[in-house]
Amino acid sequence: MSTPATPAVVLVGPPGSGKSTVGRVLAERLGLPFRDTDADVEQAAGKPIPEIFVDEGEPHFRQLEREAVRAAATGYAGVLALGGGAVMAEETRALLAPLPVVFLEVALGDAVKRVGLDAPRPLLAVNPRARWRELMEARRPLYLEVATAVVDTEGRTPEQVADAALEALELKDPHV
Ligand SMILES: Nc1ncnc2c1ncn2[C@@H]1O[C@H](COP(=O)(O)OP(=O)(O)O)[C@@H](O)[C@H]1O
Ligand SMILES: O=C(O)C1=C[C@@H](OP(=O)(O)O)[C@@H](O)[C@H](O)C1
Ligand SMILES: [Mg+2]
Repeated sequence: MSTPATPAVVLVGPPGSGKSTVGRVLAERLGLPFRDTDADVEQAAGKPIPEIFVDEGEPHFRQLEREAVRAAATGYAGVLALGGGAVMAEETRALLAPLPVVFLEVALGDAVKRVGLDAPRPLLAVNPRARWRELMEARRPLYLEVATAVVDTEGRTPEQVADAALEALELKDPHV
């Protein structure tokens, strides 16, 4: 029996850390496909994330997110970006444990600036600075728990972040 495919790299981190953007660059660098659990959830629900939050609520979004992570973590061999809150699920953290996971770090100011210019995040719709800080306080230990490598995105372009991620993973590779 063949071993099931697992992701080559998984990106975690808070909203605005650049997971979706850097993931695409990494996939290009590695010549692998790119997948984003947020896009998988939107496809499964047939609507954008803000509408899922309004129509069915966050618990339903989290359920679809757990299913998207499970499918990708156990049957996909490319680069995978998770949504910022995916690591809150214990099942997801267990699935990530054996995988090469990069935690993208970003400071509050940069993150809020970045998401302000981007697609809406329902959890940051009101008072984004305070909300982002709260989310990060609760999640930082979980990002660290699942991380194989931590990469600071401050002052780096997405291309530079992707290179730093590759380097960090290679340094951590016991076979190199
Ligand atoms: N290293 C970076 N420097 C500057 N802007 C960035 C960087 N990484 C991502 N961005 C921008 O920040 C916004 C959010 O990035 P995104 O990849 O969606 O983050 P995440 O998926 O972690 O929430 C996008 O507009 C993206 O172009
Ligand atoms: O932090 C969160 O809980 C969320 C982050 C978003 O993804 P990004 O981290 O890619 O912005 C998206 O999954 C949803 O809006 C919820
Ligand atoms: Mg994203």
